[in-house]
Amino acid sequence: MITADRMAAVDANAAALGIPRKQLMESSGNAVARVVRESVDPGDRVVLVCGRGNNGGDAFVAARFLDAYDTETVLLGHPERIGTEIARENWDAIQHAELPTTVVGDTTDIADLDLDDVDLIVDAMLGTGVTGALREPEATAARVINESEATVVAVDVPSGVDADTGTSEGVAVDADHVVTFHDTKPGLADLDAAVTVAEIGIPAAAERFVGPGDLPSQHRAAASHKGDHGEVLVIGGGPYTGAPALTGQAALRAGCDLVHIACPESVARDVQGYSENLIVHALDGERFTPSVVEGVLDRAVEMDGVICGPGLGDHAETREAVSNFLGGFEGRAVIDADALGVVPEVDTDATLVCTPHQGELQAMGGETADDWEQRADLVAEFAGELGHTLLVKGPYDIVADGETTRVNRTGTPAMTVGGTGDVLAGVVGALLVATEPLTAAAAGAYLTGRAGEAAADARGNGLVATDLLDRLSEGFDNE
Ligand SMILES: NC(=O)C1=CN([C@@H]2O[C@H](COP(=O)(O)OP(=O)(O)OC[C@H]3O[C@@H](n4cnc5c(N)ncnc54)[C@H](O)[C@@H]3O)[C@@H](O)[C@H]2O)[C@@H](O)CC1
Ligand SMILES: [K+]
Repeated sequence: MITADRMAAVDANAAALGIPRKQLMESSGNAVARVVRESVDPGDRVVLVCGRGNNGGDAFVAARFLDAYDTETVLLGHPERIGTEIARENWDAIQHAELPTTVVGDTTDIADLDLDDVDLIVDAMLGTGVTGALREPEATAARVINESEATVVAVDVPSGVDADTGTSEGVAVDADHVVTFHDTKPGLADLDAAVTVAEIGIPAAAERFVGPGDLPSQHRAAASHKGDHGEVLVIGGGPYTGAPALTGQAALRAGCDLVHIACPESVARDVQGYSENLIVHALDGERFTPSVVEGVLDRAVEMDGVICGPGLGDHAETREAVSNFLGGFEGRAVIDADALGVVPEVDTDATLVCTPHQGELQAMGGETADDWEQRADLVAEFAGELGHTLLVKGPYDIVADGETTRVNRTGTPAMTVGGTGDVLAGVVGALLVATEPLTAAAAGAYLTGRAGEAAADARGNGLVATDLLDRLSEGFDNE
């Protein structure tokens, strides 16, 4: 079962793997034609009623696979208004091939469509791109289709039906058979129609490996205000100063509006000195201790998210402070470095994304394996036991929440240099503001790896963590 949003992500990931959408459309059209051939006899009359999106594009392809039938491809609306390049190319192809086509411009023409002696209608008006009730001329076309005696085969989803919910806000096509692609859609479960799920050549890798389709949209409303895109708090520093500064800057580079750093006063000036973009709050003492937790909690509840761990060190008092903090915190947090060891023992209502490397994972009580597929299974199981999302770093990063597992392949061995983990924690923290934990972790690993690859192109094995900061935006380019 796959939702429309996830399908779009998988489709983008397939394109990044070198399987362009036009190729998928060819397979989709072929699959539709196969069901048509199974349903009616050669020579029978088949009318394909097509919209101007990719759902229609699938049917333009199908028409080419139906030479043995008396076909007519009906386009609703003007060819100039075909909305996608690949649908347009397939429309042009059937024109050049001189297959029978009809363009119906308005509602009257559609009402006049003679479907009396038609044996099968392919409904390719709208698929997953539908929003709201069918507009004209599609609404009238749906009524005409529903009045016909012909067998109706719907492409992907009956037009007018929401693929995620199965509901329709107005008239919808009443299909006898639905040919849907790659995986079934939640909205098809309760329909009174046969459903065929057609493989269209999307490899499992497009689902399993993180790709550009998993990245959050970069669109922002023009009327956005400061803080709309996230305000996060980094709890870190003490024995180390650079780590929380790297994390905070990475969160900013990943799109966060405001980043606060709560760090011991002994290092506050140093941390501020790294970047004027950070808002630094000094905590009493030389390390994070239970006595300052209440104040930090008060600040944390005002934030969209927290990143806890970078540079905190592993003093017993600091561990106790982390434990107290997590015990009282109910929001979303990324947990990294020395804070990780506290997670298995703590009782918390917070939603956590833990970012251990394999050694830290084992220290938490998890298991690892050399083979990445085996490792993925072990991490998934441990995430389920823990009740939190895990991002286990390695040549293949494993992201799991116990239900879903994703694997990230971006990155380079040059990233073994210190500080890259702090960058990753910041990126995931920024994404966690607006995205679900699993997606934030997956996309964060992908983006940080891409930044590392770009930095290594320029610096080779001499790359340092700060190089990644400058490259983070490059990962958002959906190549
Ligand atoms: N990976 C994928 O997602 C694949 C998708 N494919 C096909 O692509 C389809 C999705 O294509 P698109 O995203 O182009 O979307 P659709 O073709 O479903 O619909 C987009 C068009 O519908 C119009 N529209 C939206 N709501 C409307 C309404 N209420 N009344 C009238 N018109 C309305 C839009 O203006 C746009 O022109 C899938 O359903 C499937 O058939 C396949 O080609 C293969 C792979
Ligand atoms: K359809």
